[in-house]
Amino acid sequence: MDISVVNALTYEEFVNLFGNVVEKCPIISAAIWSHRPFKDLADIEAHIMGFIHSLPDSGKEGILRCHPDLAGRDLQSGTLTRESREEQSQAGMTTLDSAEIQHMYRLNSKYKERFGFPFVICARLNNKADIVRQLNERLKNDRAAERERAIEEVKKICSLRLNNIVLSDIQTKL
Ligand SMILES: NC(=O)NC1NC(=O)NC1=O
Repeated sequence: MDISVVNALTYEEFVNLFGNVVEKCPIISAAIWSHRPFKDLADIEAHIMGFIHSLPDSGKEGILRCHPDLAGRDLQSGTLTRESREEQSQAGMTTLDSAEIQHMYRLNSKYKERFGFPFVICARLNNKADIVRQLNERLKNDRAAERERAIEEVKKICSLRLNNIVLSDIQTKL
């Protein structure tokens, strides 16, 4: 990708292209657009991470709350974003049997009850067994540690989505 192409985008085009690198949080790409010109993709990523880090705890938790549950209602009803659907599919969440869906539902509910935000993990970097194991493990954290842990996962998801855009989407969307 030529970064000059990205730097020449209007904010509408920029938000259209990068708006979902953090799930359902286009405000982040809308905010960082004003930092153009970007040096490269890593620079865009650094601005996104900087924005997230500048948020108060309530803002970070708000970002987490924009994420759909793994194997949750949005997946079952076909209302996931394209990115999330691909990620959940890669982690095996789209081929669970009904007992496994129930198990995920119970774990997700327990997690949300404890922390007040949904369990978030980079699905592309974890398989079904990893996800269940980490959900059980992370339930033992305190809220502050878990908030930071979950934001680390958001960053991984964001980084992979950014790379994906550069590799495949930029040609078709521009
Ligand atoms: N809850 C949760 O982790 N959701 C997600 N993870 C991921 O990689 N994509 C998602 O939508």
